[in-house]
Amino acid sequence: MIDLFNSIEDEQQNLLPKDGVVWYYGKLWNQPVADHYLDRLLYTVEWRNDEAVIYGKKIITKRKVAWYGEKPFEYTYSGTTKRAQYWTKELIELKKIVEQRTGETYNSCLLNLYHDGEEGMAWHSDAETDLKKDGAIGSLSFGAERKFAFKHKQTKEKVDLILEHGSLLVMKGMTQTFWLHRLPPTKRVKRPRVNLTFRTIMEK
Ligand SMILES: O=C(O)CCC(=O)C(=O)O
Ligand SMILES: [Fe+2]
Repeated sequence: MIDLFNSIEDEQQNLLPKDGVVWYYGKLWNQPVADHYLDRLLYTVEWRNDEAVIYGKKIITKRKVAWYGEKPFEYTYSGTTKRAQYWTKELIELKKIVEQRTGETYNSCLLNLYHDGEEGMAWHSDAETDLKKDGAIGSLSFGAERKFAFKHKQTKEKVDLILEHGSLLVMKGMTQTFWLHRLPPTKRVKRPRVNLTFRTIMEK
């Protein structure tokens, strides 16, 4: 029987075969609008180099990061603690759009600026204790198209896709428990990319 009442959710196809839910919504904006957001984000966000402690050694990443939220949340990952800045005008606007499209709410956003394809992010899952367990993560991408990959922690199954300019992806359910994800580096990409991951931080 044809389901005349199928919701947006029914039309979304889960990219993961099991143990989590990842939906790719594709581009939310046309090129001029997406270009505008990219410019505004590059210009208005307080970008700084990220610090991480790897095997007890402090390293400074080439990739730049920023962290915003509705309160000055403290967030610890990779051995360093950061405090969120209050939302900018653009981030409030984008948060509302992501909330509407994904049907979830978020109270903070981690932003990454990859200057070119040689900057990426290694395999990880976003399951720090400060984050709401199995909370949805809404991910907006602007700028250079990049490959994004998932790997199942036990079976090592892989799934990958291309994140387009002005596109939205959501990771939810058990995704962070069972799957790793990464942004592989590539020599082919010469242009910058900005990624925003909207998240829910649990208050202490
Ligand atoms: O740049 C991306 O698309 C992913 C970033 C990411 O995984 C993270 O910030 O945790
Ligand atoms: Fe992540």
